[in-house]
Amino acid sequence: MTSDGSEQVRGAGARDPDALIRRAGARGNPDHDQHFLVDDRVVDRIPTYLPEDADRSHVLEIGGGPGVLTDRLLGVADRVTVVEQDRTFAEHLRREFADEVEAGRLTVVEGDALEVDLPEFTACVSNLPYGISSEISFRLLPRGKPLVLMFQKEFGERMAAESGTSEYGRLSVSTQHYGDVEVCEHVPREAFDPKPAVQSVVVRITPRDPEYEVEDEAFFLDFVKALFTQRRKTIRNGIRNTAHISGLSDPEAVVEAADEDVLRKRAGNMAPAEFAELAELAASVGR
Ligand SMILES: C[S@@+](CC[C@H](N)C(=O)[O-])C[C@H]1O[C@@H](n2cnc3c(N)ncnc32)[C@H](O)[C@@H]1O
Repeated sequence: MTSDGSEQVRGAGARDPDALIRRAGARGNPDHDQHFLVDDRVVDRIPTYLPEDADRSHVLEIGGGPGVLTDRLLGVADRVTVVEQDRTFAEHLRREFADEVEAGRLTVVEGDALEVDLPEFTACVSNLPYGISSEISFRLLPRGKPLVLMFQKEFGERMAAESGTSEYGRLSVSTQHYGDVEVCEHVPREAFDPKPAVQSVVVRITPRDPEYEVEDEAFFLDFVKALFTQRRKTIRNGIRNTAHISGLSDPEAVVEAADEDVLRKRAGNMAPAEFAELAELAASVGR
């Protein structure tokens, strides 16, 4: 194994991306979120971004396509489940990896990843269909498992952003509620075929408990969502203007009870722990 682990992932028999696309017998259709990885070096690196101590006994992949990442995941995991919506590619995956399917090491689930029952996976590694980035992420995050996911660049950077930056927003707070978020790699458009219109990033989310406690997680997330709809307003006005989103019945009571320093801030400068403290107060005096 090399120092970055990539040789170990690649192994001697790693399948060639172009050959996989040829054998699948279909090209990617951008209208169906089908941009396939064709740069071996990127594909080889993706599984190495899993945290070192991640349990690799059952890795989930969303959107297998021709199977280039599936192939690498079978090299590092005991078992892989791949969810693929497109029948042509689901059938290709079963054919291409018939031995692994037969051995019970690969399960191909044909269906919409937002609809099918997801298995009890131990980690998820995927080059996601970008059209479902947000919805699938918030299906995966509450499972509390390590995630290594490819996103559109802006989306991944917003997930990882810290308070006080222009990318910081609701997506940052709600993702970081579940884990530590890091951008591992920027991936150019040329790494895919067909080339997407946008650049991409690989993001790692390592699950952990937040550094704060919230009694009602759903209220906390709604409260954050509400305040970011008014990100240019002060928190004071944000609380007053968004009771229909946060569900507060008495926003004025929250404004009266909260610290003046907090009320003067704007959502973009509130750290997740500050949101949590304010949400706890709001839940106790304003609901
Ligand atoms: C960006 S491609 C990635 C393919 C392959 N993993 C790769 O890296 O080359 C996304 C794949 O997700 C599939 N897909 C799109 N929407 C889906 C959905 N809602 N559920 C499951 N798979 C989906 C597409 O058919 C496509 O194969």
